[in-house]
Order: sequence, then structure tokens, then C-alpha cells
Amino acid sequence: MLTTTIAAIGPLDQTAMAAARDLQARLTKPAGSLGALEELSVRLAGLAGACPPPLPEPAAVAIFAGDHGVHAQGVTPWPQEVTAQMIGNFLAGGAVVNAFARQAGASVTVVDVGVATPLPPVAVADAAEAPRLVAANVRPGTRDLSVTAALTRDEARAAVETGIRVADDLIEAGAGILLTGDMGIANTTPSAALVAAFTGVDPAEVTGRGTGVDDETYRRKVDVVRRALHRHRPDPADPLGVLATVGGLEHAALAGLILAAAARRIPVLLDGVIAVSAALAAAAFAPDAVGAMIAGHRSAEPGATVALRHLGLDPLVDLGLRLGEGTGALLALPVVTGAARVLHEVATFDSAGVAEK
Ligand SMILES: O=C(O)c1ccc[n+]([C@@H]2O[C@H](COP(=O)([O-])O)[C@@H](O)[C@H]2O)c1
Ligand SMILES: Cc1cc2nc[nH]c2cc1C
Repeated sequence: MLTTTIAAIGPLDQTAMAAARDLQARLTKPAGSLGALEELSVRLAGLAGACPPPLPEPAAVAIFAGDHGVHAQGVTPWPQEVTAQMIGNFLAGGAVVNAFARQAGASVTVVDVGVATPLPPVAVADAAEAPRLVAANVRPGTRDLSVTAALTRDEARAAVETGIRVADDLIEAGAGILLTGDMGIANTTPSAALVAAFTGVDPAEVTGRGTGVDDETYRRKVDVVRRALHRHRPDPADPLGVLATVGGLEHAALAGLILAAAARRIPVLLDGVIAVSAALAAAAFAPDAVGAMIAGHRSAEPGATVALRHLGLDPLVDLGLRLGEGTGALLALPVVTGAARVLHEVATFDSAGVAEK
């Protein structure tokens, strides 16, 4: 399934992109006045192979949740149980991601791809738009990546394929854009390790304070990432190996979701450092997958900026967020819709009888 998904990913459609550039030049606004939205609209056209591209609607957020053996190294102040507890909160509609999803009109799907502790009992939701849980636990958390490989290659592949399956189901159900979400106490540590592995940048420059760790914990975290890279020597040309040795189950699943979106030529709006570290894996599997990626925001985690630079993506929103869940991607969604809507609705100089300079 991973092989066929990768094989289906191709370059952007240059004819549709040229048509979008031509249309942008004829719309009733000074050339270039919509800044980054103009090139975004061109990319959306190239991805869809149509000008104008379809509006990115409806939107679907997929929150992949997993736990991390590296939690045992004291890299975060939060107990591991918070991952499972927050799933309960997502399904009850009480998290920030739910508030932003309601605002944006996006559906929320929560995927247990590797939570280590029991999920709390959740009330059966009856409303069609209620958050949905997909039970797809590959294993109860990763192994401690500072001691041994976090996952076997088979486990990493199973998580990637879970992400592919979730994306296929959401697109089959009509989603016009996918948004990445994540939940996993300690997951900024494997995120930093993935960014260092794929970009070659030093762990000290890609490791951040996650949920807000103190100086001592931060130093320990950098050391853990450094030791993990030294131990496993992950090869960036072998993305499955990188995900298995220093990644997480939610990272692997997110890489799968991104690859499937690219294969189906549906845009995927990336959230924070967990998403962009997974995007590096997706780009290593299939360089053309970058064409489907839109950077929703710039996370406060330094690794996010390093990863975005490596991918050649500019974030749409920069508000110092470091929450995850898909919150930054949701805030950027109206910007993406606006970029596409311009090509549908704005009059041309010719049609509106407005004089050109
Ligand atoms: O999205 C981000 O860039 C981001 C930055 C910092 C923290 N987080 C969230 O916080 C959790 C991981 O933080 P930590 O400190 O436990 O590694 C996890 O649930 C993430 O969704 C997310
Ligand atoms: C409360 C809480 C909510 C979160 N959402 C994403 N990561 C999180 C981490 C914590 C600790």
C-alpha cells in the first residue's frame, strides 16, 4: 500500500499553473497585491490540474495520537496519561482544536495509532458532525529511542499505512483538504530527532521546549536527541528506517496521511513541529509530495522552522503557537480557502470594465 501510494505521486500540472498565473494577472487588483496567496492559488491549481482549482471544502482534521518510550528519560513534565485523557477531551468537543474546528466548519477525526494507557470511556455521540474515533493502535507507545529503536520497520510501516487509510477514507467521504493534527506527550523529542536526521542540523538547533520545559529538562532533551542520533545513525535516504529508529507512531501515520493526500491530489495543511517533521519523511519517500503540502503556521519549536526551510515552504500564519492538535492549521484554513476563492469569484479588468494601468 505504501509502494502504490508513492508510485501515484507526481509533479504539479504546469498547464493549470500557467492558466492560474494568467488569470491572477487579469483580476481586478494590482499585480502581486495578494502576496503569498497568489502563488498559493497557483499551487492549488497545479495540484488539482484545473484552473480555477476546487475550493478546499469540506475540511477534515485528523489527529493522530501516540505515546513515547522516551518519556522515561524525563523530557517532559507531563504524565503520559494526558495523551489518553486529551483523546477523551477531543471526543467530548472540549479541546482548543474542537473550538477552532467548529469555527472553521471542519470535521475532527481522532486516531489512536499508539496510545499507551487506556482511553477514558466516551459518551456515544449522535450528531453527524461529532468527533469520531478510529481505533488503530499499532503498539502501546514506542520504545525508548535513546536506548533502542523506537519501532520495528514493520511497526513503522503499519503506522504509515494507517495514515494512508485514514486519508483515503476522509477523501472518499468527500474531504477537499486534510489538516494534520497530533497528540502525544513527549512527541516534540522524536520530532527534533527526525528534523535533525533529515536535515543534518545539530540537535541543539532543532530541539525546543515543547510544552514549556525548564532549563534542566531542556538540556536533558538535547542530550537525549544527540545520543539517539549517535546510536542509530539514521539514513535520510531510508525514511522508513528513520521513522522506525527515532520517530513516533503519530509521525509515521502523519507521513502516510500526507503521502495519500498527495497521491489523491488533495491539499494537506500542515500544523506544527510534529507535522513538519513527518512531512520531511513524506518528502524523503516522494519528493513530489511537497507539492500537496501547505505550511499552516510557524510553530515556536525551532525544529519547525528548520524543517520548513528544508521543504522550501513558507508558513501562512506566525503567532508563536506551540499547542499542536491541528490548531495552527485550522487558523490558516480561511487563508487557503481565500486563495482559491479569488480565482473563482473575482472579476477580471475586462469583465468589470476597470481600466488597467
Ligand atoms: O505543534 C507544535 O509545534 C507543538 C509544540 C509543542 C508542543 N506540542 C504538543 O505538546 C505535546 C508534546 O510536548 P512535550 O513537551 O510533551 O514533548 C504534544 O501533545 C504536542 O501536540 C505541539
Ligand atoms: C493539556 C495539553 C493539551 C495538549 N494538546 C496538545 N498537546 C497537549 C499537551 C498538554 C499537556
